[in-house]
Amino acid sequence: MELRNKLFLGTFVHSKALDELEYLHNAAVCVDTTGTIVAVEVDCDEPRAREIVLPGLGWDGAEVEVVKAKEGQFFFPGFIDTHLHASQYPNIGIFGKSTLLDWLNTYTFPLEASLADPAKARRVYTRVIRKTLSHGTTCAAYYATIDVPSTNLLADLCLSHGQRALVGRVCMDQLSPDYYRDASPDASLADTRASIAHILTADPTMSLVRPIITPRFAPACSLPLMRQLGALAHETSLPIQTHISENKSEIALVQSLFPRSATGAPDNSYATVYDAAGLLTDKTILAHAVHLTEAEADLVRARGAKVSHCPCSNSAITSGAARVRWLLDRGIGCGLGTDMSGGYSPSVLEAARQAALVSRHVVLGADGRGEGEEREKLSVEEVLFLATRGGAEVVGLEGRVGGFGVGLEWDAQLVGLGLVGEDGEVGPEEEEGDVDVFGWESWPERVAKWLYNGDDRNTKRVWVKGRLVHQRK
Ligand SMILES: Nc1nc2[nH]cnc2c(=O)[nH]1
Ligand SMILES: [Zn+2]
Repeated sequence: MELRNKLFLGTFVHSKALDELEYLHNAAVCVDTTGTIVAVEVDCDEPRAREIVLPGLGWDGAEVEVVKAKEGQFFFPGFIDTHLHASQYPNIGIFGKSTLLDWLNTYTFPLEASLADPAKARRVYTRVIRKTLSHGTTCAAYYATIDVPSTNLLADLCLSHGQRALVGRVCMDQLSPDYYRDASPDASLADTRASIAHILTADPTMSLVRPIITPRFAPACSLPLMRQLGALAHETSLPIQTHISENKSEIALVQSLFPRSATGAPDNSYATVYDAAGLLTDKTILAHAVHLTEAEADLVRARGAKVSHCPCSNSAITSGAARVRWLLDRGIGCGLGTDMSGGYSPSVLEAARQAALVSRHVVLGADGRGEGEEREKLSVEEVLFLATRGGAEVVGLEGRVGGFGVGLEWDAQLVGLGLVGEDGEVGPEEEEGDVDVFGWESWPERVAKWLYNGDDRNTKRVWVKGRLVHQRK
């Protein structure tokens, strides 16, 4: 599809730092045909852009597509979902009172196994891509299933729908049901290589979609498998995604399955098991990290691995309240994950909202120290940083996406909030939704209202790499 040069006009909001959003009003952002931002000008309306900015770029104004934010609308970077299971999408909201290990056996493995049916996989994966795009997710780190053809299909569908993605074939060779397990470490590795090869053929420059090595979690992977996957990551420089320290029974299981005598590691903590297998790299995404010890955090930090914080999931399946400030204080990069279907929502905005709320319940010590403490609380600015720039760092795309700046790619959403008229009604031109703006709110207040009450009705349009990939009807 032929892309045109584009001129975006209006208000742009993005993260400048962890605790700071920058508001660019009356601004112009120019995006070239490769989807790259080539100019950002403030105090620049359309006439000025046409008179000065476009000629400066050597662009013919008649050829440029102009997209203007209406009053009250703003452009925001696309969300980055650093952890979700595309294959579990049909189960969102279905978790009962389960916790991780029984949830996997009861709800998750049967559904994942059933996606070896290609028609079912196509139906589910198409829907999850469409749904997440409609919520402003421009980039997703997906787990598929152990099945190679359907994992490859997920990557193909991300490409055709235009969603940026990391796509992983799930590796698991032990402790799961017979009907859903890799036959051996070698078989798991061969299937992983096959899926990587497919994805690299589909998108040779990894411009949109890239493979990610995906050992499910230590309990479901033998040490030989983890070692082979660590070696594969070393050989290919590909990223890795897995789960860590989500739930206390899971941690106890890891300690019993991988004693020091087996791994040769200095101890049997979860992080050391991964490290002993070569799976802790600066391209590793660790989901959850709810119960990491101080020593594990040091190790994660030393290896440069990052954390995907999944608050909806941690509340839903009762895993605990991750100490995000504690992780950030230790220099560990964090982003947000919906973790569908441990998490019940496809929305990163919901994950951001829940990150803010859960941070108010963080407990640091056995004495209850920390709960309700101001320092542990994440602000609106901070959770939106995690949803964008923080996420970009977690998936290894910092410097490419996550904000608005020259050289970054245009992964963005146009957000519209309901403007309440003098008569107390929201006009027909305005989108219905739960965010009502009366006009006296400051911009930070509008953004706070969006965070706490916004949903996909506020996500008007979504672009990835300059391409329009979702438009609200
Ligand atoms: N939340 C979550 N945790 C896991 N640990 C291992 N597999 C999974 C999974 O599918 N979801
Ligand atoms: Zn998960």
